[in-house]
Amino acid sequence: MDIKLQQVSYAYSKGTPFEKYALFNVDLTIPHGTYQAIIGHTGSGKSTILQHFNGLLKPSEGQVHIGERVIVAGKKAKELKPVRQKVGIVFQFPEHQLFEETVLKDIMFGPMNFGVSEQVAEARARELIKLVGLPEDILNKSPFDLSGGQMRRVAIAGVLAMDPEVIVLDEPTAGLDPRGQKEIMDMFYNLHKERGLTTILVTHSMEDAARYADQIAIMHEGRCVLNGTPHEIFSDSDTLEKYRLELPHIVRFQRKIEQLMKKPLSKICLTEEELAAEVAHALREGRDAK
Ligand SMILES: Nc1ncnc2c1ncn2[C@@H]1O[C@H](COP(=O)(O)OP(=O)(O)OP(=O)(O)O)[C@@H](O)[C@H]1O
Repeated sequence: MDIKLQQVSYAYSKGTPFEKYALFNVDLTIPHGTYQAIIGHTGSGKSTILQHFNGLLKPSEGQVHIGERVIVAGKKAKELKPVRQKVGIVFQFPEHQLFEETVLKDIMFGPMNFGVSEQVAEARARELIKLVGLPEDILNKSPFDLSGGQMRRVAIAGVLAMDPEVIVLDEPTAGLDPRGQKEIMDMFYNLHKERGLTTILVTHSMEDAARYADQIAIMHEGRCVLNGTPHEIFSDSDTLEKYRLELPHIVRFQRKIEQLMKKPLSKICLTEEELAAEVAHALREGRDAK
């Protein structure tokens, strides 16, 4: 299921004295199965664009294509129900939306609300609780007796229980410790790889964008100013500087090595393995030239 934004503009409080445009003519295509990161400074329009991916917001102008469906201004909420099922959003602090008496009921709530049988919903909950790294016996506990990290995982299982084709992540690891952050990000990456789940990550973290994404879009003052592979994006230092975006740690480290070696490596490296291989190659070349 491809997602395509065509000339999307969005105004909050449109037609009132408080009208405020937050998106301007955004064009963005996310092909099925892509891991797309969206980065940008505070106020650049990331949360606003995110809510267009499942019809929570409808464009003021332009069109949003979600698979076969087209969302335009004035589309009725009822028509958007199938889209909401296919596109799951993990909001920041999703644990704030837990409300059932037990973890099991909470995970089953979404799918049952969309007509999935109790038996299938329970089977999904039992599978997903393991996938998010929690023991099965936690299903009988109250979500409110869990730690913050455990609650986050339960909430994520609840979104996955809808069996979405696309998952949208809004800074999904905010407030977790570094280990928990990595575990959750790796879990989403594995889901993307193993199940071909289209994944859209909205983040401030250049590290996560560099490490996980196939494509990175840069938002700036409501416009999508660049979209490309991590190698393309992080090679374009002029654009990054123009929008005051930092390079990921690994690229900054590469720049230091290049200064010491007094020559650039042949490409931007986004993993330690890539960097080690490039440095070894450059050293070999240097030796051969002598
Ligand atoms: N409910 C609203 N009413 C009016 N203006 C809004 C509303 N929500 C956001 N905005 C404005 O729209 C613009 C884009 O906001 P948005 O929240 O999409 O940015 P963001 O990139 O997600 O920021 P952050 O990284 O801080 O979450 C900002 O200027 C913001 O003030």
